[in-house]
Amino acid sequence: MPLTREGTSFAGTWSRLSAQRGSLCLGVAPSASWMRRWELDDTSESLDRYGDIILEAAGDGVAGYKVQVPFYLRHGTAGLAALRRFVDGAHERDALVLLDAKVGDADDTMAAYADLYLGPDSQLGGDAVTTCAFMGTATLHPLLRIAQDSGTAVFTLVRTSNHGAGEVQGSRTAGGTSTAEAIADALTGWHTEHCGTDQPGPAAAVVGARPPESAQLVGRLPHSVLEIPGLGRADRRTEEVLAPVRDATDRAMLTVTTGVLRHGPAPTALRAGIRWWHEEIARHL
Ligand SMILES: O=C(O)c1cc(=O)[nH]c(=O)n1[C@@H]1O[C@H](COP(=O)(O)O)[C@@H](O)[C@H]1O
Repeated sequence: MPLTREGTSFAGTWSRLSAQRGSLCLGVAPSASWMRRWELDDTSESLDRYGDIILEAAGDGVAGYKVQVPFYLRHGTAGLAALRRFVDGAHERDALVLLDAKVGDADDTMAAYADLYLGPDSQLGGDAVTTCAFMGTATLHPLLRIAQDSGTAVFTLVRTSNHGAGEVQGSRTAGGTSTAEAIADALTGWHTEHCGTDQPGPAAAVVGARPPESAQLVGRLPHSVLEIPGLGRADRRTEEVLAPVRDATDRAMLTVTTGVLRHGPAPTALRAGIRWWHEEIARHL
């Protein structure tokens, strides 16, 4: 039985699983450089081995994975098959999968992305997908509707953590609202219109801002599951990254990629890295 499906909600499943296993969401990134570091050939055949190592290390100790989709797609159809295999393996261990593909387009094309990424009937079977609202927040609606119907979620980039993100996301309208704030407000408006306001809905958000902006944006997203990147980065302290979600722990997905993968490829060392991050998060939340 897939974790997300009609009649369930991604937010509800995440809340349940993260209460049992912690809010850590493990990044999965089989890039050429990570494959080299893990002494794996950079081939589609090795993708299965890579995924198996991660699943073996995490066991049933992780509530979710955020998978960097392009690192699979670059291998073509064999990469797609390996990605589907990873998704199925995660579901067997009762973990959710956020497919980080950052899709963004309009109308039917967004629905076509859902056919590939979103929900138990899609090709890849993801529980959630990342998206970008550059073409306008209304272009998210087809994807959000499908997510609501299939019990999945759509993580829209509100404010990312990369250098230079402020160039577009921090630009302000004549009224003084930043692009990031406008996107956050649009997600909250969608929830109010389509879901009521008592439970978190499918319009989730990626918030990689720094204080004080991070807390301000989280405050504008009261009904969204929040993917928070930044843990383990040299320029950010754990306390700083987690402060904005201290009052929203049931909605927080705290993604760590490098901070865990650097312990690989030995599953025991990876497992110790995962345990360390669980403890570090618990210390600060
Ligand atoms: O979508 C993301 O997770 C993401 C959002 C963001 O604001 N910044 C950001 O770096 N990321 C992703 O996080 C990954 C790196 O994660 P760490 O190694 O944990 O820092 C990158 O591959 C990005 O795709």
